[in-house]
Amino acid sequence: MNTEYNMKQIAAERAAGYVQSGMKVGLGTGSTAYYAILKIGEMVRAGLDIQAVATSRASEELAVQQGIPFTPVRDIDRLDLTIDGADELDGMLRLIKGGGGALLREKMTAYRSDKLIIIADETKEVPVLGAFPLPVEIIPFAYEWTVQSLKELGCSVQIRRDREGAVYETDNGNYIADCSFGRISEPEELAARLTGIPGVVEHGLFLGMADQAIIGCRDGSVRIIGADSASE
Ligand SMILES: O=C(CO)[C@H](O)[C@H](O)COP(=O)(O)O
Repeated sequence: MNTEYNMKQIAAERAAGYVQSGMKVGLGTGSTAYYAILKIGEMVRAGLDIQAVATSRASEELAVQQGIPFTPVRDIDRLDLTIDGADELDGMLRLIKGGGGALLREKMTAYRSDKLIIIADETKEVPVLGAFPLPVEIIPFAYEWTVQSLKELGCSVQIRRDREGAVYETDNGNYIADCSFGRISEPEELAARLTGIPGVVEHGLFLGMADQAIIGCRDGSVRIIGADSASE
């Protein structure tokens, strides 16, 4: 049995337990959010009554397949809860997201949510952010200039490519610049500098957004960081 698979599923299913009838729910993207969508789908089929929006086309397709009632974003003002994964998180619930390329829709969804629960396996927890290259969504026009501006912040940059080697395009028609900083000791300062670069649409630093993280551990337990902190 694949241990990592279990860690993700354990965290995701625990988070799905926070979803209640009447809620408006944001569905995250990635291999951990996948398990949350499956579980929520099972709950819907058993009578749970929710409205959902998704953070990517892939998650929307999965949610529809699972029978989760889908609502156009224009018809929803605020969400009660979003459940999403992360590529890295530190003890202050600061995150790197965007490994799946959905960071813009994920951040917009998180921003309009009363509560953001992050689900992850314990390998994602780090003392200092930055070992995972920071995804930055940039517009295609003159992207070489934007890449140069990013390099001037002290990182190396790779424009993300798909499996066929073509430049990867996000659901929004933009590119992803994966920025390797090694260590991000001042994420707030870096976030401000990234936001200041014309051509940057959004970056994958999620600071002050997550309310809680549910971490699936190798031994089958979950650890909760943030509100309702408890280990079991
Ligand atoms: O930010 C994301 C997608 O843009 C994902 O939440 C992040 O990449 C984690 O994915 P996974 O659960 O597959 O490890």
